[in-house]
Amino acid sequence: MERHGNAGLICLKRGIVAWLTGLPGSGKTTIARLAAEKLREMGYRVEHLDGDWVRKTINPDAGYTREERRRHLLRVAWIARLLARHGVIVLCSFVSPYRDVRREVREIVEAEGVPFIEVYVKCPVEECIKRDPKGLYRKALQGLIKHFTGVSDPYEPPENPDLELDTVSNTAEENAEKLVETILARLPRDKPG
Ligand SMILES: Nc1ncnc2c1ncn2[C@@H]1O[C@H](COP(=O)(O)OS(=O)(=O)O)[C@@H](OP(=O)(O)O)[C@H]1O
Ligand SMILES: Nc1ncnc2c1ncn2[C@@H]1O[C@H](COP(=O)(O)OP(=O)(O)O)[C@@H](O)[C@H]1O
Repeated sequence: MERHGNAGLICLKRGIVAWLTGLPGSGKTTIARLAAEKLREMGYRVEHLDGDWVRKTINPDAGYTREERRRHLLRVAWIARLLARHGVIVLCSFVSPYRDVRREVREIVEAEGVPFIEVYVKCPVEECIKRDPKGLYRKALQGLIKHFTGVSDPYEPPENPDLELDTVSNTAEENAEKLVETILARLPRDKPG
């Protein structure tokens, strides 16, 4: 790890990808934002790629069928891989409901020698429906949104996540802290030259 004098910026040779998966409203975006803030304050270079943002900018044509989600997420995996290859800590928050697609995402990232942490943001669908931060569950339950994860489309929870964050028992702040700790513990250590 090299530290450059300017503003205490930490320049890693290689970054890491932390991939947050969970139901809509489970808390992925909130936790990733908090963790990104903490890491930036520590001097790391951080990028947060979030479903809503990527769907507005890079993938405006992405839909919600299984294949459309897959294509969208594999593109994100490649972007995350490129960023992490240049020392950026990349936080990705996507519903990413299918196990096999998450496996493909991991393979893309790890093929570059970049560590990948699968983070399951765990929250029962009943609680997500209560939270309903964007009012989408209400619409989905009225039958107004097709393929809505948790209502009319499946969510396959990770069987063996690297980290599980329960957003009912723990606050967003506590979970962000756990995520930061896990990321720091998994950062590649540069071999002494
Ligand atoms: N049909 C359907 N299913 C799931 N989610 C839907 C859908 N339609 C819109 N939304 C909103 O879009 C966000 C999901 O985008 P993602 O890119 O994370 O989804 S995916 O990974 O491609 O499955 C997701 O955002 P989050 O709530 O932040 O997860 C939803 O608010
Ligand atoms: N422990 C918690 N962790 C994260 N979010 C929480 C928690 N408790 C309540 N919330 C609320 O739940 C909502 C989660 O929304 P968001 O972070 O956008 O989820 P997602 O990105 O998974 O859709 C926010 O309104 C947030 O304030």
